[in-house]
Amino acid sequence: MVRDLGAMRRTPAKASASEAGNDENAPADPSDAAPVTVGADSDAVATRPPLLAIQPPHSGSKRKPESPAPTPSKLPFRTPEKAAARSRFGWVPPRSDEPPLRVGGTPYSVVTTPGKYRGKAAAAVPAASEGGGSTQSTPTKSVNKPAHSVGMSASRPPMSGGQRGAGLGLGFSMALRGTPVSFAPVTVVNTAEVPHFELREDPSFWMENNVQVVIRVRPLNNSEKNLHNYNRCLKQESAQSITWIGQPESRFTFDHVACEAVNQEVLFRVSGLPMVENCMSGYNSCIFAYGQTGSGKTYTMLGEISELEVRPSQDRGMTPRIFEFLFARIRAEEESRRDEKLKYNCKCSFLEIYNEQITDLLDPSFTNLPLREDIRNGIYVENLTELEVGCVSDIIKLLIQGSANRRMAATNMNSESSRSHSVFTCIIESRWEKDSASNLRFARLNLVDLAGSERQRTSGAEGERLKEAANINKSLSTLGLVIMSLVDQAHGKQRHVPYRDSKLTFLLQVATLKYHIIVFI
Ligand SMILES: Nc1ncnc2c1ncn2[C@@H]1O[C@H](COP(=O)(O)OP(=O)(O)OP(=O)(O)O)[C@@H](O)[C@H]1O
Repeated sequence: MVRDLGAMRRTPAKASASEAGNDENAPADPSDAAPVTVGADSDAVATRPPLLAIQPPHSGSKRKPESPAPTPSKLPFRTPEKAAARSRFGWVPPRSDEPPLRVGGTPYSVVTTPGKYRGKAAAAVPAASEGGGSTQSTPTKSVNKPAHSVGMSASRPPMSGGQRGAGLGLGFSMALRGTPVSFAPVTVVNTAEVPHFELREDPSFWMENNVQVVIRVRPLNNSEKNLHNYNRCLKQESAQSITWIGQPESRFTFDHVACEAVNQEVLFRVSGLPMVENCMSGYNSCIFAYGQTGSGKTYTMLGEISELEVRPSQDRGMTPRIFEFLFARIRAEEESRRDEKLKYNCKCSFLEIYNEQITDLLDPSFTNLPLREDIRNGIYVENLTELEVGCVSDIIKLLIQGSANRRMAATNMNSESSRSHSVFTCIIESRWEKDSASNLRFARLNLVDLAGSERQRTSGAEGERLKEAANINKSLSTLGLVIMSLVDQAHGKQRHVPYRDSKLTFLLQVATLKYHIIVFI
C-alpha cells in the first residue's frame, strides 16, 4: 500500500519497507525461488561491498564500490512470479516457456538493456536522428555474405578480428566494419514467418561491462500489414545481429537482438532481472527505452498494467516485473540476514520531462520543477514527490496514477504517442548491523521511457506536436552526446557537452556518471 500519499515530499518516513500482508511475491515454496539463491547471494552482498555503502558515522560517508562482484553462478535467474501469483493474485503467470505473443515482423526496432557500472564509462545511446529504425552500432555495409550456418543458436558469436566494445569500455558489441561477426542463414523477409532466435541469459556479462544494448523488433501491426503486406526492411540473422535491407545493406551488431516472438517475460529475464541484482548489491542502474515513435517503448517498459492486481497480464512490461522480483528478493534477503537486522526501505518518484519542463506525475499540480545540484544530494528535482513503497501493488498504483498524467497525443505513427520522457525512480536503501557497526547502502534504479524520436515528415507533426518533436529530438541528441562523452572520458579524452541544455541529461547525470547504465534502444 502506498503510504501517506502526497505527504512525503522529500521527507520519506523511515519505517520498514515491508508491510504485514503485503507478501504477494514471497515464494510460496521456499525451495522454489529467491531464498535458495538469496542465501548464496547474501554472501555475495556481504563480501562485495556496495557502491554506496557507508558506515556512519565513524567511517565517514564516502561511497565506494567494493569488489568483487557476486559470482555469476549465484545470481538467481528466476522470477518470483509463481509465488506472487499464488499468494495474492490467484494466478500463475507463465514462465519463459510461455507461448510467444505472435510471430510477425516489423521494420522498426526498439529496446533495452542493462549494464553494470564499475568505474568504466558507459556506452552509446545513439543521438536522435531523423532517420528511423536502429542506427546504433557501427554498421557493416554490403554484407551479402554466405550463410555459414550458425543455425539459430543463442550463443554469442565469436568476435573475430576485434573485441567486444572495440576496447572502448563499451558494454555492447560493435560490429566490425567489413567483417561479419556472425553469418547469416538464408532469411526470407516478405512472409508472415520470420526466424526465431533464443536470447541467452548471461549474468557474467555484468561483471565486465557497464552497458548492454538490446534491440527489440516488434511484430507488424495491422496497418503496416495492410500497407506493406509482410515486407520488412530488416532481416535478423542471429540473436546478436540485424541487417537493414537497403542500399547498401547494413548490418548492425548488438548484445542481443530480440526477435518478434520474444515476449515480455523473456525480455525481463535477459535485461530487467540483472538490474535488480545490481541494485541489491548497491549499484545504481538505469534502463532506457529508446526508439522511434510507435516502436514499442511504453509497451516494453510498462506494458499492460491496468488490471494487474486482478488478472495480471502476460503483457505486463519490464517495470512491474522488476518490482515483483525486487520485493521478493528484499523479503528473502531480510529473512536470511535476520541476525544482522537487515531492513530495506524503498522510495519512488515518477516524473515527466515535457518541452524541457519537469512535471511531477504523482502530483501534476507541481509543474516546471527546478533541478538542483548540491554536494549532499547531488542532482535532484526540488519538491518532487517521493513515496515509500513496500510491495508490488504500491508500485502498480503509482504507475497507473502517473501514467494517466503523462502527456499523450496521436501522431500518424502512434495513436497513443507519449510526448514526454518519463523517469520512474526507486531509491533502495538498506541498513544492517555487523561487527558492532551500522551499515547503510543506497542504490537508485531509474526506469526511463524516452519519448519517441521521429521524422517530422512521417509523423505528420505540426504546431504543438512539431514543437514537442523538436524538444524530444534535441534532448535525445544531448543524451547521446553525454553518454558518448563518458566513453571519451574513460579514455582520457574530454568532450564538452552542454548537458545542462537538456533537463533529461542533467537529471540523469547522477546515473550516467556514478552508476551503471542500461540502455534500451
Ligand atoms: N512487442 C510487441 N508486441 C505486440 N504489440 C506491440 C509490441 N510493441 C509494441 N506494440 C504495440 O505497438 C503500439 C505502439 O507501442 P508503444 O506505444 O509502446 O510505442 P512507443 O515506442 O512507446 O511510442 P511513442 O514514442 O510514440 O510513445 C502499441 O499499440 C503497442 O501495444
